[in-house]
Amino acid sequence: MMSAIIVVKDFSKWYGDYQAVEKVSFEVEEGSSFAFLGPNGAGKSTTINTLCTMIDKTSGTLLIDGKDVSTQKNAVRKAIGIVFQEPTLDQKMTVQENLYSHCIFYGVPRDEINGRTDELLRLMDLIEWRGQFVSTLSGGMKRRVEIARALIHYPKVLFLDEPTTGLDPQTRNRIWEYIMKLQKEKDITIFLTTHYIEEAEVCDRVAIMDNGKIVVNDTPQALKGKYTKTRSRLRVKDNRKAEIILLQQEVAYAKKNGDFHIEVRDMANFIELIQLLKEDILDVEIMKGTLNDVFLEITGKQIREGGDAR
Ligand SMILES: Nc1ncnc2c1ncn2[C@@H]1O[C@H](COP(=O)(O)OP(=O)(O)OP(=O)(O)O)[C@@H](O)[C@H]1O
Repeated sequence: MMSAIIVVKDFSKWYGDYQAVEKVSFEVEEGSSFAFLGPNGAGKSTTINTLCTMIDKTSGTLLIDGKDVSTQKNAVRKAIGIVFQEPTLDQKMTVQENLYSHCIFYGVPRDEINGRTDELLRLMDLIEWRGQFVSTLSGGMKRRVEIARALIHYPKVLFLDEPTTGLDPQTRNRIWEYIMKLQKEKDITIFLTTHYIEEAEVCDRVAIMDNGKIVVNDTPQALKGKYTKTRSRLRVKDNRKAEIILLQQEVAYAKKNGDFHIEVRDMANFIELIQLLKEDILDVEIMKGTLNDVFLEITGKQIREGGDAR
């Protein structure tokens, strides 16, 4: 049976007389990956910072692993690992020393420190670099050290706040592979914010926040089904003949650069249309809606709009 490891109910946050989060409710299933998206200023950081016990709620209930983030801060902190956008490693220490100091901070039993360090450095492909000073590592490796460090006290939930921002696409892909491996192997719950839609695409659920409220919360597939259209571009030999068939079939179309653009509402009808046109067809393209389209439809903004500092 799946159960909710994060429970947020009627959460509101005011900064003075400005309401940043308005009665937000959602749950995250244990062992799942949850992408938390929204335009700048939507209230994402406020929600994450409250869940991570760094700021206090104004009202509502926020629980992690059954513990209240306001009244059981220490228990919540033990249950979570955090990787923020801003690097927080000690550059003047080695990889291993960074993990060690985290173990001490979290009270990991001394006889378990070496075993856990080895396990996580192996998982993140960092074992040969254990004695290296962090300052000498590449951006992608530093990020992997941060992830390993965030997991050393065996948290149940890992918060990743834009974990790949600032990294090149190849490194981003690798980090993402590690995150997915982690989720599988350690059955950890991943709570992710990102400006890269392809990272949200592979999560179990996607919630989109806008103006302090959660507007949608569903699987990527369901969101695409509900908020996007499938379109097709057709190129035919005889435009006149095609136009007659499209009219007979009552299919609305637009013509652009000699191509017909239509919306595919029903696949069976579309295939029927293609069969009617088949002698004349030169090219067919089917364009599925993307999560980007969902984001744009819901928020009116591009996900990367101003979100990427570089
Ligand atoms: N300490 C604060 N005092 C006053 N207003 C704040 C404070 N922190 C955030 N806000 C405001 O609350 C709103 C939500 O901010 P928040 O940082 O949670 O948004 P966000 O979705 O994380 O945006 P971003 O993607 O830019 O980080 C914004 O309008 C912001 O200006």
